[in-house]
Amino acid sequence: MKPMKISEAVVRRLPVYLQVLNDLSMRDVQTVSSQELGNRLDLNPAQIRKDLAYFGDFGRKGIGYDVTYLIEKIRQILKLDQPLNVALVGAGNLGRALCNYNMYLKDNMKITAVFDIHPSMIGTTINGLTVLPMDKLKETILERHIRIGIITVPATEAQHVADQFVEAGIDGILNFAPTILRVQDQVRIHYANFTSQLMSLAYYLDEEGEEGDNESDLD
Ligand SMILES: NC(=O)c1ccc[n+]([C@@H]2O[C@H](COP(=O)([O-])OP(=O)(O)OC[C@H]3O[C@@H](n4cnc5c(N)ncnc54)[C@H](O)[C@@H]3O)[C@@H](O)[C@H]2O)c1
Repeated sequence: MKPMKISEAVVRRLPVYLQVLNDLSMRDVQTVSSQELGNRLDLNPAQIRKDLAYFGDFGRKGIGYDVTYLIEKIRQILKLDQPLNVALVGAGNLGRALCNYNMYLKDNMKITAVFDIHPSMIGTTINGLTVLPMDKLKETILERHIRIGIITVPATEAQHVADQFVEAGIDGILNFAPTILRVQDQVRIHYANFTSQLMSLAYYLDEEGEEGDNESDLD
């Protein structure tokens, strides 16, 4: 069956819906209304209903959505119903922190290989993962069926690492280095930028230090 095309904004909200739904499921909640989801997420219930309509017309008026069914559907759409192996390049401060966080990743996602160029890093172990040299990148990515690469090297090295990922057959890159990467269209890049998030947050601080409006970036 041809996968349905879902807008980027919806894809960005799906992991957030999943988090809330998982939380409800752990508390044995069986159904949830768009209003309740909206309250929890600070999102418009109409927006939520529109997003969830992608999965079929199964929300029942006055009852709501079946939590288990929605979890299953969202996991399928995000392809989290199958193992998602991730490689990380750059075993420095940030790279090590992410590898140490690994055990908390859920839904089949896992950093399964970590690489570095520096001789002092290669062969060391981070949270059970041995840091491999860069000349093992391609074969390891193939052997371990790795689809996503994380970049945590200095900005000046990031493009080179991205090129190596692409050459090794990676489909998606999560880049933490503060630089824009150029890759062929088939490879998707997402950026994680702590500094620019803080900078844009700073804009919303008012002069007197009064509380500002809470705005979700999920709209
Ligand atoms: N996005 C964020 O929120 C965020 C937060 C902190 C840091 N950063 C960025 O993440 C990156 C890493 O920061 P850090 O503090 O961990 O740096 P770090 O210097 O501690 O670690 C960088 C690692 O990359 C390795 N490396 C360098 N060139 C390489 C190459 N060509 N191939 C393989 N490995 C290579 C180094 O040997 C080192 O181990 C930087 O670009 C930094 O600006 C981003």
